[in-house]
Amino acid sequence: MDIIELSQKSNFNYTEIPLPSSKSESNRVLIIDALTKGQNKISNLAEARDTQTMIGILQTNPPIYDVLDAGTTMRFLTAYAAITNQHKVLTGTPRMCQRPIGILVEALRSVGAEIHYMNEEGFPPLAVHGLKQQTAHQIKMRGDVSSQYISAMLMIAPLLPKGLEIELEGKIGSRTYIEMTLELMKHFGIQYSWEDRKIRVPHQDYQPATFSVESDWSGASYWFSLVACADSGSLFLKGLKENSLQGDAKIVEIMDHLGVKSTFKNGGVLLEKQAVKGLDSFDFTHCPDLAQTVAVTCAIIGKNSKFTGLESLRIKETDRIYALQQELGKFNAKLEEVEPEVFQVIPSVTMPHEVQIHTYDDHRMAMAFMPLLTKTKVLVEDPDVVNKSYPSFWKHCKLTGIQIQYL
Ligand SMILES: O=C(O)C1=C[C@@H](OP(=O)(O)O)[C@@H](O)[C@H](O)C1
Ligand SMILES: C=C(OP(=O)(O)O)C(=O)O
Repeated sequence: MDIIELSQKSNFNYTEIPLPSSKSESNRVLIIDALTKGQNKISNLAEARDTQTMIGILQTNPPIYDVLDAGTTMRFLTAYAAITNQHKVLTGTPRMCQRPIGILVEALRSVGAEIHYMNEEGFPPLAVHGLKQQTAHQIKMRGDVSSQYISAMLMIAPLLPKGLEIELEGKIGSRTYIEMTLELMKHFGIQYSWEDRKIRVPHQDYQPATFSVESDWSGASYWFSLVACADSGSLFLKGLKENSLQGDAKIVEIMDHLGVKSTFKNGGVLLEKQAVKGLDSFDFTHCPDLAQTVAVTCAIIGKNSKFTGLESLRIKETDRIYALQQELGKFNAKLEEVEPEVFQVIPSVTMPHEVQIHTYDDHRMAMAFMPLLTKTKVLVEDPDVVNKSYPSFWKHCKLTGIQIQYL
């Protein structure tokens, strides 16, 4: 297994970080583009493996769609294969085959798709046999497991002859991602309504449009964390907009409490240090991908904070709650469940001379723990894990003067 050593560094001179493009935006516009038969002008697609996998599958249309470990790619392509009436097998890594997909399969079946589980009920691999006739136009979907099922249904909804009305049941998680889907659909000419718990999308055609994918706010979060944890420094993150389609832009507000001042200018955002105001609790219901970044930041800078809205973390690339607990423990910090689904980050009091981070096949574990190098020497196992969303992450670390050595 590859391991890299990140040398300790706590002062950073002004550096510009190019940032990768958003994989969430990219994977949505790729599906919309495929549904409109490629008449759009799309630029700045993500270098992320999740997006490159989507591009490869859409271009070559193989009989087996192997999505590797990409959640959006799996969920969006399942709906795509159904609406385009194709016979396809959808599969992925062993972990992907442990990530539930039953809510989406049920929704697709209820509108008329034929889908079979090839192994365990409720999980990939799937055999999709298309959707010949629409059998329902009003469906109910749980909102508390993954918003990706809802996004997948929404993107194919305009192509259904009777349109679609989805009634969301239970707690709605990752709502900002559903909003991103609808905003992008609107950009490509789709009209919809969302009142209370009902989203209605009439039958209609997508309209060709031009779209440039914004930089990735989830990837930006690690640089906010680096500034928060450093003794001094400033970074300029390129290609970010104040009014983003991405819910993870919430990192601006979160990091304002944790000692990072953000100034939007010249097509990006300047990060500088400011006094830590602190905040007693953070809710990650609508920005789950920020939880690891913020937990590690609080543990390093000594902020004892409550975290809620972490439920969906258990079914992502790994069980992220378990993974965080193990790795925070290596530098004497904790993520303790103090009541059901309420967690407390208890910061580190003594820092070892070196910490080796296991990354659990999860890109965000590698990236979230990078800022620990402001306090000690950090070894990162399987550094290429970052390729899922941010292949140039370590190259960008080097831009800031961080020294990286392969062991
Ligand atoms: O729709 C999307 O692009 C995503 C939705 C979120 O997943 P859940 O809806 O499963 O929380 C998020 O964690 C994931 O990284 C990307
Ligand atoms: C959870 C993630 O992605 P996905 O669910 O698309 O695999 C992520 O990128 O953190």
